[in-house]
Amino acid sequence: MPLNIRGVEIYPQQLDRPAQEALVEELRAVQAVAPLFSPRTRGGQMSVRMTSAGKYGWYSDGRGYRYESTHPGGGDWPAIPASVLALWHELTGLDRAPDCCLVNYYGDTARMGLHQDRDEADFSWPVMSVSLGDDGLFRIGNETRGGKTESIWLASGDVALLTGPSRLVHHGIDRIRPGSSTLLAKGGRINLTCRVVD
Ligand SMILES: O=C(O)CCC(=O)C(=O)O
Ligand SMILES: [Fe+2]
Repeated sequence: MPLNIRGVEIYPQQLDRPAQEALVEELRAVQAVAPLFSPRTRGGQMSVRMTSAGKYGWYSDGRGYRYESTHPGGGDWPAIPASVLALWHELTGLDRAPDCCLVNYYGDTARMGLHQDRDEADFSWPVMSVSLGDDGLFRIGNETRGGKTESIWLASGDVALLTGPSRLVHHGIDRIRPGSSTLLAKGGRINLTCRVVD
């Protein structure tokens, strides 16, 4: 049974250490094809670096947020790792695969402000988020801006599902806890976010 925090389903330690290590290897292959980049937003440079796998990649620049079918350096996005697809089908119970697996990399001082995931066409599909590496302080708010929030430390191997009424809740990462995990040789935190886009 997952934890339920403001409708977000949290599966603590869904991936054991060997599964996390195998996934990090798969992500190394993704980054070799599609290197991390630092997106710009209207508010400035993001502190999180990112890339994507799948049919689309999430992208942002001075023109706003959107999905793109190619990497900013040119070329298709690599395929979503098989283990991530298997986890998606297992936890969501869906036959439909996600169109995008966003790969977020948080260095020691990176954060992500409160936001909704709403660049997709149909919000009835869930969003699946996988944490790897250092702990991240995940803040969960409401569908509307403002109001009460609750925070939970997400550890390496934890998976969160934004599903049903929690699909559009505001959420963000206030900070990570540098040095809290030995999974990533260079430290930091990786978060994978899988979404159906079309
Ligand atoms: O890093 C996280 O756990 C959340 C990432 C996120 O919310 C996003 O990429 O939209
Ligand atoms: Fe998000």
